[in-house]
Amino acid sequence: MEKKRIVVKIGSSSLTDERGKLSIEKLREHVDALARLKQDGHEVILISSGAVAAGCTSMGYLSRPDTVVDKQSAAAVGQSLLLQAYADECRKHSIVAAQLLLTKDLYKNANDTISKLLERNVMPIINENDSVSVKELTFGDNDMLSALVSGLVHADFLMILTDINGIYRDNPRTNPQAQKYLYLREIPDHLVEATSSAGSDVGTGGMKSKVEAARTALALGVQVFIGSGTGSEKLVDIFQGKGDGTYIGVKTKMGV
Ligand SMILES: Nc1ncnc2c1ncn2[C@@H]1O[C@H](COP(=O)(O)OP(=O)(O)O)[C@@H](O)[C@H]1O
Ligand SMILES: N[C@@H](CCC(=O)OP(=O)(O)O)C(=O)O
Repeated sequence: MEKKRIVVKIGSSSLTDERGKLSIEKLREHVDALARLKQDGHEVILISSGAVAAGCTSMGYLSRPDTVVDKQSAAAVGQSLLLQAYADECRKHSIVAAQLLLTKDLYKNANDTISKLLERNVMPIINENDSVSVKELTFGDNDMLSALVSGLVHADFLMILTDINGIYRDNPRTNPQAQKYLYLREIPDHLVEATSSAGSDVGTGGMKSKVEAARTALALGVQVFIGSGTGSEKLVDIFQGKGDGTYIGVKTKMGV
């Protein structure tokens, strides 16, 4: 099978339980699926949210805090817990994990490091540097960060995993009749305007930031999938065009 460079973005909503706490079971399942993708010979880069959610309990917060300083402090605690959990699960697959904390201004400097890590078969795990950067936490830019990193490393495919199985014409939480898009060749203006930034209780940016990120990734030559899945085969399935979500980009043999 031809080796591809794949960026996988996992949102907070896909890493937490019903009370908003970091779920090691969910994280384990993601790592099992990432390991399967690597087993097929692909280069895999992970963009993971979840630092704020992971730090809330230790900080004594009962739910996701509202103020930026509270979120930053929770992220400072949670990022190390998150990475520890990833490193533990990766080790079970003999995968070495590396942490990169980026900001919008400095993400371009990461290219050489990411290339070296991939060359050594190490899996880069990227998050925003939440405890010192403010804009990202306010606007939910991990979606956009995943698009920018995908362009930077010339990825073939960006898979955005979330708690909903694709882009709908309207937010299914408020409009259960809304229809899903299975495939979009591009992201038209009206879709960005129509999608809502209302998200889950733990996420930031809702579907709007994902659609905007998808548009950026497409402009940078990267195909995109937005959706969900379960089990260790889910990322391989997404790669093979069998994912439960919306595929975006020009149709090729890979994915869409
Ligand atoms: N048009 C839409 N189609 C699908 N989901 C939507 C739409 N508009 C808003 N959403 C919401 O976006 C949420 C996912 O965004 P978010 O909570 O930020 O997730 P994540 O933590 O994965 O980044 C979904 O739970 C859904 O309620
Ligand atoms: N980067 C932060 C928060 C950003 C955020 O909520 O992102 P997402 O869950 O992808 O909408 C974190 O790790 O908690």
